[in-house]
Order: sequence, then structure tokens, then C-alpha cells
Amino acid sequence: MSLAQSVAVITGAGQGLGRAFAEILLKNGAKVLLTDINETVGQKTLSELAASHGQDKVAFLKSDVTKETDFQSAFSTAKSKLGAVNIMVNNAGTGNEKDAWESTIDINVKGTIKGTKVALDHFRKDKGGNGGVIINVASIAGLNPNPCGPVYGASKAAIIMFSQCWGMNTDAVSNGVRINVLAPAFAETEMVKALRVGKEIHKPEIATQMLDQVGVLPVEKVAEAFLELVTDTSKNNAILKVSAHMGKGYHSLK
Ligand SMILES: NC(=O)C1=CN([C@@H]2O[C@H](COP(=O)(O)OP(=O)(O)OC[C@H]3O[C@@H](n4cnc5c(N)ncnc54)[C@H](O)[C@@H]3O)[C@@H](O)[C@H]2O)C=CC1
Ligand SMILES: CCCCC/C=C\C=C\C(=O)C/C=C\C/C=C\CCCC(=O)O
Repeated sequence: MSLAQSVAVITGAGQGLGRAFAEILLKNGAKVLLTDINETVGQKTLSELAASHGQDKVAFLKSDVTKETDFQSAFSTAKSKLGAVNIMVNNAGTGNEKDAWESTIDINVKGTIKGTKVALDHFRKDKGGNGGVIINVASIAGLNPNPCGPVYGASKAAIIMFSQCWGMNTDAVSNGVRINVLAPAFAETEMVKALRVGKEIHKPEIATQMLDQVGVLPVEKVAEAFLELVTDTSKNNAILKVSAHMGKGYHSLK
């Protein structure tokens, strides 16, 4: 799939993996609406990416994945500034296990469900759309249990099952919508920096051991795997794992 006519909306794109996904799409010719709840990082990333890829290729909208109306605004802003959206990336996520654990469910699970629902409504050919691809960012923590992040692991398992159920639904597939899951292990972002400090998780000493055993990927490696899920039109309902110690590989729940 050529990205020359493509327009993406990416949540949590102000930093980390979301920013890396934006960069690889821009490098391959797509236009990107960066969305993030953090306006400071969003505006900084916008000015840097606009300087390297062109003002007309990228835009930023402050947006909260816990609000469905913000997704509607993102799709209409993207359409007016960049063109009709055909790539939706539900990337925003958090890993709080303690007092704010409910935000982990609200952002990771409910945010992904809202983003998928709005994207399906825009992409489905039977609803007047032109098709598209939805990438839901889960984690290897949604496939392999760990003692540090039970809420986080459950949230990522929920994203995987939700996406797989939609990916096999003919209402999506026969209307031109692909739905894929990216399941990275550790990547070098602010989230992993917070994990090293261990404030909001259980058994931080085990998290440190896991980081040492599994290793930490540069975000660019995760972005390469992401690009494969976007551009390879044979991939629908796929789960792509990527980790520093095992590399890249598809996973089947069946
Ligand atoms: N870094 C890692 O090792 C891994 C990360 N992931 C997943 O990748 C995704 C991105 O993670 P990172 O880049 O590492 O995290 P990060 O913490 O560096 O970036 C997350 C971004 O999401 C934004 N965000 C948080 N709440 C939001 C909300 N309510 N609405 C909109 N934006 C919001 C933040 O402002 C931030 O810019 C997450 O879903 C995470 O669970 C998955 C596997 C490994
Ligand atoms: C682990 C607690 C998570 C708290 C949130 C912070 C960072 C999140 C990082 C990830 O999503 C990393 C993914 C996996 C970690 C879990 C298991 C590692 C096993 C990897 C393997 O078997 O290859």
C-alpha cells in the first residue's frame, strides 16, 4: 500500500512511540494529525516534524482519548487540514497500577474502543467511507503475564481480544477495514523511564530484572514493525510482536 494519498490520526503522538509512528509515516509520504492530551509535547513535536517534513504534511490537535467527541473532532480536523483519514492509530496509553489504576482502563481500553468505533464509522464503505486500517497498540504484557502490572496487562489483553473480534467481523472486513495489533516489548520512552523508577507498579525489582533480560528497543525498531502492519494489505487481524531479544514475529491466539 502506497502512503502517498494517506492521512493518519495518531493518539498520544506528542512523544515516545506515537511520535516515532508519526515520523515513519511522514517519511513514507503520508500526512499525519498528531493528537495528545499534553499540548506542550504535542506543539513541540509538531514544530519539529513540520520543519523536517513540511507544514502542509502534519498538524496537531489537543485531544483526550477518554472523550469520544475528541475523536470526532480529530477526524474532522484531519479532513479539513490534511484530507480524509484512512489510518487510525490508537497508541495513547498509561501504566498506573496504584491510586490511579482506573485511568489505565479508561485510557488503554476505553480509549482504544472509542478510537476504533469512530474510525470504523468513518472508514466503512457501507457508511460512506473509503476503507482504512486501524492499528491498536497493545503490548507483549497483554500476552505474557508479569507480576508488576496486573491492570496494565489486563488492559493490553483486552485491546488484543477487542481488536481480534473486530478483525474477524465481516462488517469491517467486507467494508474495506483492516484491524491489526502491535504488541511491543520494552521500548525506550518516558513510560520505560518511569518503569525504571518503579513508582506506580508492583514489584519494581522484578521490572528491573525483566528490562535487563528482555532488553529495550529503540523506538525506530518498533516503528518499522508498525509500518509493516500499515502497508502490508495482506495483514488483517494480525498481532505483531516486537522485542529486543526475540525480534519481530506474528502471534496467533488460536
Ligand atoms: N514503551 C514501551 O516499552 C511500550 C509501550 N507500549 C504502549 O505504547 C503506547 C505508547 O507508549 P509510550 O510511547 O511508551 O508512552 P509515553 O508515556 O512516552 O507516551 C504516551 C503519550 O500518550 C499521551 N496520553 C496519555 N493519556 C492520554 C489521553 N487521555 N489522551 C491522549 N493522549 C494521552 C501522553 O501525553 C504521551 O504523550 C502505549 O499504549 C503503551 O502502553 C507497549 C509496549 C511497550
Ligand atoms: C510491566 C508493567 C508495565 C507497566 C507499564 C510500563 C511500561 C510498559 C512496557 C511494556 O508494555 C513492555 C511490555 C512487556 C513487559 C512484560 C513482559 C516482558 C516479557 C517479554 C517477553 O517475554 O518477550
